[in-house]
Amino acid sequence: TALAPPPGGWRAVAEDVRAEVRWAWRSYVDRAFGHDQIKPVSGGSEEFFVPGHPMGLTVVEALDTLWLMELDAEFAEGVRWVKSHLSFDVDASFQVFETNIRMLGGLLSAYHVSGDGALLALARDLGDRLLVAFSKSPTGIPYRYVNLRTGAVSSPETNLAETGTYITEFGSLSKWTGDRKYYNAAKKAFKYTFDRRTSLGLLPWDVHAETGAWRNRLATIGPPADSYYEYLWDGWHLFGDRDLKAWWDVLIRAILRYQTDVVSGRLWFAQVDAFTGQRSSRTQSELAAFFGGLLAESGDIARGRAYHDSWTAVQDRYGVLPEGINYTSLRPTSVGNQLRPEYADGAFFLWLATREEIYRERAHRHYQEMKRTSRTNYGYTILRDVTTGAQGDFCPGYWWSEQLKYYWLIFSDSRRFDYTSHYLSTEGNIFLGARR
Ligand SMILES: O=C1NC[C@H](CO)[C@@H](O)[C@@H]1O
Ligand SMILES: [Ca+2]
Repeated sequence: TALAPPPGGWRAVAEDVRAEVRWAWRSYVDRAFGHDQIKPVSGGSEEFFVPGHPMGLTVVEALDTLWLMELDAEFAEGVRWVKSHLSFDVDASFQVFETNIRMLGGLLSAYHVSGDGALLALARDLGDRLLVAFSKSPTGIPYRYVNLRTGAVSSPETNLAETGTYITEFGSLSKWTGDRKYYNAAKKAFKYTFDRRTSLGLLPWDVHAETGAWRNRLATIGPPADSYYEYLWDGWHLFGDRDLKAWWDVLIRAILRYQTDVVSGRLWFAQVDAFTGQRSSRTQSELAAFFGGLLAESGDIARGRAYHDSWTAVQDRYGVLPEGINYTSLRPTSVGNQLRPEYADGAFFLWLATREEIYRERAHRHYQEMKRTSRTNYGYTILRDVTTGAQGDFCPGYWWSEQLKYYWLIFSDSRRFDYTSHYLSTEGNIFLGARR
């Protein structure tokens, strides 16, 4: 059901988003400043990486969003906190994937929008501590965890997304520091798994960092593989690396050939056995909804459009997408929603590729439904059940970095964003296209 542009036009929607962000940021500063996450119903706070050891996750995730929205006082407040409180010299094991896309990406995007060298220095310090997970691995595939102070690594049992979602953060760090070691480590990890693709050109999603052996047989475009494919295209787009483009071409061709699944006229991507191509399930994670935007970015607008249409049928039915569905019935396989951004992510990139109003209308519906169901005392909270509206008491860091930014950029025609030449990471962090 298409929504007509609202009375005040799209800019009015953008102003509404900015007012919501200013209010939610104020609540966070007043009640949880420096903690990783606010608990938006109770007004409490909690940590994401290390229990009892705040890393200011929400501050770091929000910085480039605040800047793009011209909330300059709030941006300065966040940068001041980072410069006076944030240290990575912590004797605890951090998940390499999450620390990279959230903290390294957040610092790099804050540096990109401000030019503040102290933020690049912090990013480089973190990059050096994360690099140990790659350099200590016999295959170059990173361990899942690294102790940021001691360099101790752990959990070689890992997956595609956590071995292949580094090239744009590490590559930007290499570009801005002049040291190629970060880019090279991220690319080496990519090449190792690509070289072990099956005869069908598909990738199982679980891998062992020390032996390099596959630990399962199934291929998916959803988690825990999703951003591996995203970053192959992104690395080509951002750095012009022809190897990454060649690897993307091989893998996307196999995905389209073996995982495409049209049910009741709707396009989905099945999980299949990577060695035989046999379909294993007709379920789909909401996190896969970004893929329509990625297909459009890579030039396949028709399939990107069709895949986002499929997810729109789900949004039309539930208002807020459930975490997972069975796509033969569209019934939920998981009824919550962790304030997920992927549908808005896909709508934003399809709008950038087509400039068709329908994608603004879809993003607007996503925003309206989020306000209707997730707004609470001190910000926005997750849903335990999209069919009843039952809320949790949790606000994930990516909420500050993703859908708020996508809403702002799709509705505001922001003067601080280059709409023709840009790059946003899988966490929504901007590494190209900020206009100071
Ligand atoms: O790539 C990602 N996956 C999970 C989160 C959003 O659902 C977020 O951290 C990021 O978009
Ligand atoms: Ca993502």
